[in-house]
Amino acid sequence: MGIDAGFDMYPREHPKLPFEGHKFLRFSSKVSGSTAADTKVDSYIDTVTRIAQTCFGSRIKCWHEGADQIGAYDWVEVHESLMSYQQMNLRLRPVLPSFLVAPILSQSWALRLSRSSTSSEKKPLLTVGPMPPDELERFLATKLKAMSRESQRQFLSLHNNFQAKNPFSGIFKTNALPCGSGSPVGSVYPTVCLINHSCMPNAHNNWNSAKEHETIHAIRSIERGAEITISYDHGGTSSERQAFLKESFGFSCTFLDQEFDACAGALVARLYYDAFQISIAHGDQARASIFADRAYQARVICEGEDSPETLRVKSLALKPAVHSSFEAYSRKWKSARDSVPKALDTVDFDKWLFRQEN
Ligand SMILES: C[S@@+](CC[C@H](N)C(=O)[O-])C[C@H]1O[C@@H](n2cnc3c(N)ncnc32)[C@H](O)[C@@H]1O
Repeated sequence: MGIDAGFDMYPREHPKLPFEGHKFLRFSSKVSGSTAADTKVDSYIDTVTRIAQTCFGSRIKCWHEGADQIGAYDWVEVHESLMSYQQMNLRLRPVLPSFLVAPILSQSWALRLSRSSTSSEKKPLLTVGPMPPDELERFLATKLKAMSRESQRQFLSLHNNFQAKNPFSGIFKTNALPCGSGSPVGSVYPTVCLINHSCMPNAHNNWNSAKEHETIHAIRSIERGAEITISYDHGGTSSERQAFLKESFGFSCTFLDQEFDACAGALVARLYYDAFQISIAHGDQARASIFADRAYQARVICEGEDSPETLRVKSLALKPAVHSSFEAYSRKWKSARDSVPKALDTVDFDKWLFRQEN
């Protein structure tokens, strides 16, 4: 047994305390008993109380059971408040319209489709530019403080691979997606950040620079209830991808370890765009317009009709000669855009397209 002493923070709202500060109700300890005598906890409580009084003035209510003083709260309230901190660590299952959030491993969620939908887009919870690691934690704490309770809850319920000492930076590093390929600026989203990686994904994520948010597009049909997956890596062989995932995200992919197949829409778009660039650099507008159109078709699936990159490739299909590389290497394949052969079957058309005529 033993008696307790300490102080309560009263009333509950403490404007100077950081995030979730309203849950901090009581600082206390047993001040009698053998352990208390050994640790001299009394004087420790005195010191912390003086510091708290300097910062919070009359909000500090001291109490000491030995002097028949009781605090501003009863122990039930104090324990309930403590539990609500602990529940944060237990990661509440997020509730998101159109989606089921299902457990995959202990403390790990997956996003499943609950209603028919071909795309999803969400504004970021927060966006952070490049900064030294020691500044990141403070910066995130300030940002979180300014956010609504609901947004704070959404951020704190995201996965954290770096549990140790910097909780906010850990969540950020586990979840942030770059705002554009290779961008040092990253954003965190309540929905998109629940999507797991697969080496054979059924959806594709893309930063839409015009709308300034991430989009998710299904790249093949996803049945209701099925998990939505994207690829966190940028291709390469299976072992290269696994090494990248381990290094950057701290896990080995537990999904199908199959090589990309025809579903890899983003790679197809890139491939056709490369072919466009080669054609246009040698003045071949006819083939360039076909390659740009195919890159456009693949981008629509991965990024949507309104993605700036989709729109750019679409306009290049109509006017390939406006590209800055037009005839940059040679004019040896020079052709007009309207010289695309019309009466060929698919096999012969592809032979023409890939210059396999002979
Ligand atoms: C952005 S979160 C994805 C959602 C996460 N599962 C959750 O519970 O919130 C990224 C983390 O999920 C886990 N994860 C994602 N894809 C995975 C996979 N294919 N295999 C194992 N763990 C995966 C990893 O811990 C990874 O760092």
